Amino acid sequence: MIEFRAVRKQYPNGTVAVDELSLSVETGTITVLVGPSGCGKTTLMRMVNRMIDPSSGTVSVDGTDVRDRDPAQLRRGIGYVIQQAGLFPHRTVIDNIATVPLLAGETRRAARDRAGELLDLVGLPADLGKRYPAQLSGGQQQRVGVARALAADPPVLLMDEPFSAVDPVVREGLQDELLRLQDELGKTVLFVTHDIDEAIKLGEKVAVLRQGGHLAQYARPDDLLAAPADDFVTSFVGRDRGYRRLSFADATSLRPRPVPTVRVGERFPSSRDWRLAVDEGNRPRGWLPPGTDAGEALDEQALVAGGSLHVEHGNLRGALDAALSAPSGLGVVVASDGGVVGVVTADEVLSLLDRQRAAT
Ligand SMILES: Nc1ncnc2c1ncn2[C@@H]1O[C@H](COP(=O)(O)OP(=O)(O)OP(=O)(O)O)[C@@H](O)[C@H]1O
Repeated sequence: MIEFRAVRKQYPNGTVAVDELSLSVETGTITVLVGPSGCGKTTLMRMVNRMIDPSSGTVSVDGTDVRDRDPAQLRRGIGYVIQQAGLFPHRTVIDNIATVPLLAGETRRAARDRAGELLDLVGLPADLGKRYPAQLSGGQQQRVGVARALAADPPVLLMDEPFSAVDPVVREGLQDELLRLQDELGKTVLFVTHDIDEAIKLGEKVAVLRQGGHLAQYARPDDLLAAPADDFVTSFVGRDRGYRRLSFADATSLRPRPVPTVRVGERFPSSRDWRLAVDEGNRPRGWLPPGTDAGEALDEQALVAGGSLHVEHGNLRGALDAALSAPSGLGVVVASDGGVVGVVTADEVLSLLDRQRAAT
């Protein structure tokens, strides 16, 4: 567990970056520090590995005050990932990752083998290992940064805006990858971001900080959306929080119903209902509008593009979005292999939500 107790940091120029802040980060969870620029997130995080010492108060890791630890030894147990990955430009990817195991006294061979395993763990192909950082995309560099931080198998990982320099699509992929890794590794992760959506997606708990290094609220993301502590948190959490909160509502008891389907490339009768077009693997291809004249073989040209797909047993946000974005008003539910399970309407999703609310 990482524990901040009445921590205060005043820089020599008088700036109070963190003010009497207390917070516990549970072992094996991702905790996110979020807040506007300059609210003290980085200062707070750097106190954990003693890059910054508090002016007063204590920071402890697993019960020991970090000031009683030798900084070099302390940092061996704490991985650190920063924006732009911070890789050594003149070392290959493999050598970048192998740096820490080498420093820890492993043989060159063992360190490189470990680096190879880590490349695989963060989802990069082995042949990228020979390249230099400048020969990788931003997202790949960031993965290497994560691999390097994991190289010494530290129980604690500090991540300071690690994904903010990449485009939104790559960023989403990196976030998913981090959640997958965390399922496997169960590290104690402290993650800094100024993006509330990233915080809500990644954090088991989220600490919202405001100017002057004050803790505005420390809560589970669902509770942050449901009950922001004050006006600052409400405005920081932003719009659509009721809708976004649906991400935390369980959709396992949603019962999709059957939908008439037509197969692309096969003959089809006319009908007054919307029909879902599927391919040979029963995967959705689009919707056939009511009243389309019966034809010889269904051509994809006749289809209207479908809405988003809801993967079975996901959350109610995905289910509602599938229904709202479908031209037929019928949200398509698919299994994990992409095959159609059935459809749900927005009404059905909202009724389930009402039943869940009544049951709590
Ligand atoms: N070495 C320093 N000397 C003086 N003031 C500093 C120093 N480092 C940070 N500060 C100030 O302390 C405050 C908190 O800075 P910090 O970097 O911790 O914030 P942050 O929330 O991480 O910001 P950002 O999101 O912009 O990275 C800011 O007002 C900053 O200007």
